[in-house]
Amino acid sequence: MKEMIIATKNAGKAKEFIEIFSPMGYTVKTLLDFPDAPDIEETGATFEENALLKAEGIAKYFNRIVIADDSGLAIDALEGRPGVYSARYAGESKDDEANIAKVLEELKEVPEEKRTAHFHCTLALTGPCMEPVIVEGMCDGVILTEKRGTSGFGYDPIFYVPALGKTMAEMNGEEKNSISHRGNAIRKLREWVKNAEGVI
Ligand SMILES: O=P(O)(O)OP(=O)(O)OP(=O)(O)OC[C@H]1O[C@@H](n2cnc3c(O)ncnc32)[C@H](O)[C@@H]1O
Ligand SMILES: [Mg+2]
Repeated sequence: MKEMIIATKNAGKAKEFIEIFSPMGYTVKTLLDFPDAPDIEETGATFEENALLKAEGIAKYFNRIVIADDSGLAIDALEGRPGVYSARYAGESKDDEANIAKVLEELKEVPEEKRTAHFHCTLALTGPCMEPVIVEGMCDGVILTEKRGTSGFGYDPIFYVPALGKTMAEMNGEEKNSISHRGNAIRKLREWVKNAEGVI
């Protein structure tokens, strides 16, 4: 059996990794399956630094190859915020509703044409005796003035993707993965994973 460990405690991300890697024959495990795994502090200033911190810390713990995901929402009118602080934008409790409320409040006076944003995802794959592999994915969208849809996680209900005419929370898993920052990044890593079959 091929098993892949994703160094995340986020159930929303976990679902998306499973949707993409299961059809390739991988059993996907996350840190939700390993409650004793260490908490890695995300002290980096960039998505890449944080993805590497998580991947290296967890790879060391398991002594095997793992993948970590650091991602976030960058809003143009807020000079790229919440960015690397997306998970904890409204406080340490990592509350999706509170994060959305804070963003909507900050954008209250911003007209539709200036509400452009993108989601960013950096993935780091590393393990014992190897140089890390880093890939990135992006997805462009517009921040709505209120929530729409109930799927997904995080900022999905206010992130409208013009290409599909839906918010990310109105998409099913397949639709979101086909255009999302995470889907785009995983597709880049997928080629690497295919070539490394047997190593992972
Ligand atoms: O660090 P791990 O354990 O992976 O889980 P996390 O939720 O803390 O993940 P990050 O540190 O990478 O923070 C990413 C935040 O950005 C937001 N985000 C990332 N990808 C998203 C997506 O696909 N849809 C909606 N929001 C997303 C959401 O608020 C996440 O909590
Ligand atoms: Mg985190």
